[in-house]
Amino acid sequence: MTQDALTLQPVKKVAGLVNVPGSKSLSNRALLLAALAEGTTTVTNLLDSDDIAHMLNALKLLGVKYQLSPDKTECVVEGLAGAFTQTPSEALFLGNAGTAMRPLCAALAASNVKVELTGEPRMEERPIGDLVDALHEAGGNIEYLKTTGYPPLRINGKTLTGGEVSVDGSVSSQFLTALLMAAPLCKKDVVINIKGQLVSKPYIDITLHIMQQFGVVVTNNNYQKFTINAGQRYTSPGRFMVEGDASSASYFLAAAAIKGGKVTVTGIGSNSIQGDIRFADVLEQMGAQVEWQEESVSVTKGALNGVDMDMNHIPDAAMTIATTALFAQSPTTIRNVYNWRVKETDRLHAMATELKKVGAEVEEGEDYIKVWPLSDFKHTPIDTYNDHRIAMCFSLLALNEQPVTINDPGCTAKTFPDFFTRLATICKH
Ligand SMILES: O=C(O)C1=C[C@@H](OP(=O)(O)O)[C@@H](O)[C@H](O)C1
Ligand SMILES: C=C(OP(=O)(O)O)C(=O)O
Repeated sequence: MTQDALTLQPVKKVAGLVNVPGSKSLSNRALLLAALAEGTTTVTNLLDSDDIAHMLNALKLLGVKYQLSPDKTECVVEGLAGAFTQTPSEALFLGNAGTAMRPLCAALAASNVKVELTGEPRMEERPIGDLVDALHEAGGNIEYLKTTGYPPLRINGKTLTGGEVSVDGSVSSQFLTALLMAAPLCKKDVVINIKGQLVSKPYIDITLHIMQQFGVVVTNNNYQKFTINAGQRYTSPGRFMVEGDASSASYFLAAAAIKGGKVTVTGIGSNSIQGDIRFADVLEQMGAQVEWQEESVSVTKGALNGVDMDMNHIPDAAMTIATTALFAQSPTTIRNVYNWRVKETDRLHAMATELKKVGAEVEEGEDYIKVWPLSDFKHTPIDTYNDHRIAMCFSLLALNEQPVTINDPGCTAKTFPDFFTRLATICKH
């Protein structure tokens, strides 16, 4: 259901402290591994958002017992000590959550269940064929219910046995993440060879880190070959604390870089295991001042210059650079982001379209976007394409002299339901 448009009034200054909710990537990984682990896991600082709700609903239908705190940020999960065993009474609807669809697809292929995975219309356009091909190589039995290569899927489980497989890494790192997380459920050793350029690599580090927290060792041969020896089992670490979401932090840090005073984001800092924390380095390179603490990061305004950078390592936070670029003194080129085209929407085209609407000069390439600084903003409603990040990164336009109107602001519920409320706490009008 779409919400009424939201108009943000021009902001004179930003300053203060803002805490970001838990990481989406870590929340959904932690829930899945807690479900498969031996023992009970208390997941704390869990993100409460649509993507996590889809994972939780799926786990419930698969017979996983858990208790969610009233504010939904703590979840005590009773692990199954192995693969899923309960065939759900209905299809698992996973919205548009890539971090639910891809990992569940692989884990269910290794489980003794028959299950359908469905999603929103956009999910039916988001590729999954490279993962399904790799799962078939390892013995999986997965059928496409509509279009070959895309959800919805039917999984006839328990056939995944392991062995040596290859997976194309050039469309989404989530395919490799899914294979890695399902590997300990297989009878045989699993060896995964990467074909093509592995995109969004830091998300693989998140996967390896959390698997290790749950007691599984993966041998990583230079991100080209991964080996998971058979006989390993997930074991609960007892408690698992989800760190704040680094991609969600990007909007507040960018606001400080554009407008100043000083904004401190808490819940995430120099110890973060999320690749998107490197967004702050890009701001620094553009001219902002960045201070690191172990559990927070602060940014102060600088005279911003454009940058020309490969941002494949920060695919989500890089969108925030595209709107920050409007406030710089020279053009910015964001390179090697072809996979923006297969996310919540075709993000390269959508970003270029909306940036042009506000009056910016933009060049949209096959795998890059170049954005020129803008002095004369046009107040025109921003279409958000059911993409939370478009809504959030265009909210930065309120740091100009004009108001900004965001259509369907409720789409931030995918990862950050109270984004606009938290943004307001650092804005002075
Ligand atoms: O593994 C993850 O948690 C994610 C990986 C990235 O996707 P791709 O690997 O498809 O780029 C990222 O964009 C997404 O928001 C979360
Ligand atoms: C690409 C994203 O989501 P997903 O996990 O659905 O891939 C995102 O959150 O920007």
